[in-house]
Amino acid sequence: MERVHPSLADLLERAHVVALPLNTRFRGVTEREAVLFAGTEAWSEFSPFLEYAPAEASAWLAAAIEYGFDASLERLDSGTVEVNATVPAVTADAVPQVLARYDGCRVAKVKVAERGQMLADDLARLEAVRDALPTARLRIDANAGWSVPEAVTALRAMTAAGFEFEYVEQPVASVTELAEVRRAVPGVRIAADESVRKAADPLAVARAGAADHVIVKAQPLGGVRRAAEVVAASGLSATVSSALDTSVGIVMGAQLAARLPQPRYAAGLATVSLFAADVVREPRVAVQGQVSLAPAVPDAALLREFAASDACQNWWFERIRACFEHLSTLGAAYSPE
Ligand SMILES: O=C(O)CCC(=O)c1ccccc1C(=O)O
Ligand SMILES: [Mg+2]
Repeated sequence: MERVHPSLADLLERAHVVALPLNTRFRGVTEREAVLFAGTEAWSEFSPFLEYAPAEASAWLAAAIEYGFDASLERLDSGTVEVNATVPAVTADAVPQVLARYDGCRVAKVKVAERGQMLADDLARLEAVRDALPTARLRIDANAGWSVPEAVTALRAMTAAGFEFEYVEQPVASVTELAEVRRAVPGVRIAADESVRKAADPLAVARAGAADHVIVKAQPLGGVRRAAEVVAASGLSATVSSALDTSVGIVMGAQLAARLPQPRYAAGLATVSLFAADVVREPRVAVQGQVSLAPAVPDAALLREFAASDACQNWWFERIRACFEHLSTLGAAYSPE
């Protein structure tokens, strides 16, 4: 089939660059920049983190092109998917107010191993989550913040404190280290996130038997189809997550989640609750623990209100250009079958 490609000029003409305030510091930032494309098929989002070079960010552009412009991609326009509450590495006393923003979530993912914090901070945060949601299932995400010995010590301490996790997301950085942690703490399921979405080969971690579970995100994996293919080829159970997306990116993720086989793991798609503003009138936050699959259509007044500065827009337009160039050099690699 023909490659589904808007021209670069078309993309830039349809692009809206926004800078949205967060209500909780996340990944070290308090403002999130994103590009929304008014695609021919759907609104789509391009929001790679600022530090990513074109080689990495271009997969995120491929995802935005697929979702916005590919008429052969199936999109459900109703229904919901279950989501998890995401608890950033806040102090324990702030946990109740963070959790209060997630309506009806029965699964909580808690960030741990934040730089500058201690194991005691993680344990206190977990206790606070358990106090607030005694029946919730728990996961933790270390974002590769531990060494192997630190991970083993922390996981043993958490187990001793009575915590059981659905899985532990990216406790350490490399595939080899994940395998070591997995061997050292049998009974604790290990999930790969960065080892899937930032790896040259997203399946290497599964092939190495270094994880029990994979985290997949539509943008970094080059789109909904490709991310679903990664899950199928991994042979592992999977959770769909996001990257602090606006409601537009969240719906793209929800479409991926809805494609995965049952039983499904609650998706990391409730993070719009961490935003103080969004591009749609009814932000896709969790409602009774679910997020809607209905198309997310930005509001023109909100796009204007939160439009990024001219300098910031120019920076993103240059970035789109660089990523578009990069995709062109890859040829058909990102085009649909
Ligand atoms: O999975 C979730 O609950 C929310 C998304 C999330 O944690 C995240 C958001 C931005 C960047 C990285 C991550 C991550 O999963 O590591
Ligand atoms: Mg993660």
